[in-house]
Amino acid sequence: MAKTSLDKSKIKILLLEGIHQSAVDNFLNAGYTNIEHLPTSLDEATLIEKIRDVHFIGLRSRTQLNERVFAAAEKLVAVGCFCIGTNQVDLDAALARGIPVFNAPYSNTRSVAELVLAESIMLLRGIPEKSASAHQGGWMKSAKNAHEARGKTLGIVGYGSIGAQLSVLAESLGFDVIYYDVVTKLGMGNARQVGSLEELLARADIVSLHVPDLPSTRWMIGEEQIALMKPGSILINASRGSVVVIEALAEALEAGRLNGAAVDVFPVEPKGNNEEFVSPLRGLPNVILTPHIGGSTLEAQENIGIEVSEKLVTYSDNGTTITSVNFPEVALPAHPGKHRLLHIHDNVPGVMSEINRVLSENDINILGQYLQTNERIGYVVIDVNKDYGPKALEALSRVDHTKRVRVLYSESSYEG
Ligand SMILES: NC(=O)C1=CN([C@@H]2O[C@H](COP(=O)(O)OP(=O)(O)OC[C@H]3O[C@@H](n4cnc5c(N)ncnc54)[C@H](O)[C@@H]3O)[C@@H](O)[C@H]2O)C=CC1
Ligand SMILES: O=C(O)C(=O)COP(=O)(O)O
Repeated sequence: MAKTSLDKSKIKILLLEGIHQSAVDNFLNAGYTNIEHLPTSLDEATLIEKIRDVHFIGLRSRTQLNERVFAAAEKLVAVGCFCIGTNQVDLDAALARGIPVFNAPYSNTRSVAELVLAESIMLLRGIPEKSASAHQGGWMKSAKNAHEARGKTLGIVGYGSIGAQLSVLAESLGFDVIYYDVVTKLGMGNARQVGSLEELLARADIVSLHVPDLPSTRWMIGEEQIALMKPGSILINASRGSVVVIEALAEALEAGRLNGAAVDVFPVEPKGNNEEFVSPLRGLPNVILTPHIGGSTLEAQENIGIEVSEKLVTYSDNGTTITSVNFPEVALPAHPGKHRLLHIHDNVPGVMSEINRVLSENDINILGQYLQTNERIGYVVIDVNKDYGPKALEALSRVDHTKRVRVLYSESSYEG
């Protein structure tokens, strides 16, 4: 075995933000025992210190993995976002270092859709205000501004995994569903796509946002867009805090232009449960404010823990990158009895021939070779007939445009 190989017990895994125990169990079952499991995110300075000797990091929506953190993460092999959104990770910085990033694209979608549906009904009935009043000893028995969901129009912005699931649940309750998406999509049930955001805003009684954080979605709902919404309508945002200009929403609610709102995500969110939540929406009637818990159900978190830890284990053991959000996707068979080499490089001509030259000069025979590229990097997995030793490995690391070389042995041990 080459000197550079690392025993699984030496592979350090850092899990932040209270990732579900199912992930820890999965890592342990796969032989990875060096796990630090923390309940919160870390501030940048602490994270930079901690990440220096970490091989795999797991996080949720709060931890910011920016260029400065990646620059310190010399040993980092892969990132697991135990959530859907990956906007908290600088994907380019990861790619530049040959680090794949994984997420859980489906496991919490149902939880978000259920919450939005429940909030829709609560807001149509003015429940937040009536409940708050009753807690203070009040009695707001009235049908004023209270409506059934049946026959109301729900407008979904972003008809992806969550939007489409919400559409099905909402129709079963009697909502008419329309949606706007930049991609043409087949509607579920009787839901109909509309041609523009403006049309959706003008027609919907409830507008619910389900777009990712992208340059094109940043502040896409501001004063101008809110002005297009029907008087007395409702806005729900459980996507990202960057999608809505929160001051414009607060003004519209204060002016009575909108009848209510439910907001789960904010431009600035507290870093932990002990920090005060500050928002212009605080104290407004018929507004449901939740602390970014759209995906926070035990069911979703358990499934996410399993899903993302499996992806990290499979990448570590096998080199498979299927479903990575930034990396060329390679699905690989197991490699019993063979030595496996992973080479990540800039996608420029000539690298493959150089790799093969090094192998041939070291009398190493190739048993299987799998190459995938994207615009920026090439990822090649090579099964070879024998242990190549530090000399060949060294030569491979020196091939021009190499970002990273890893070795997986047939017994699944590893080189970082
Ligand atoms: N509140 C919470 O706890 C949670 C929030 N989320 C957020 O919800 C977002 C959506 O999740 P999924 O439905 O799973 O994502 P998805 O990627 O399946 O769907 C997003 C949809 O938005 C569309 N889209 C993109 N740009 C658009 C634009 N400018 N205008 C209209 N449509 C546009 C896409 O074409 C796609 O159909 C996530 O990216 C995440 O930020 C996700 C889970 C939990
Ligand atoms: O899945 C997502 O994108 C979410 O926003 C949920 O984030 P969380 O894991 O609850 O911090």
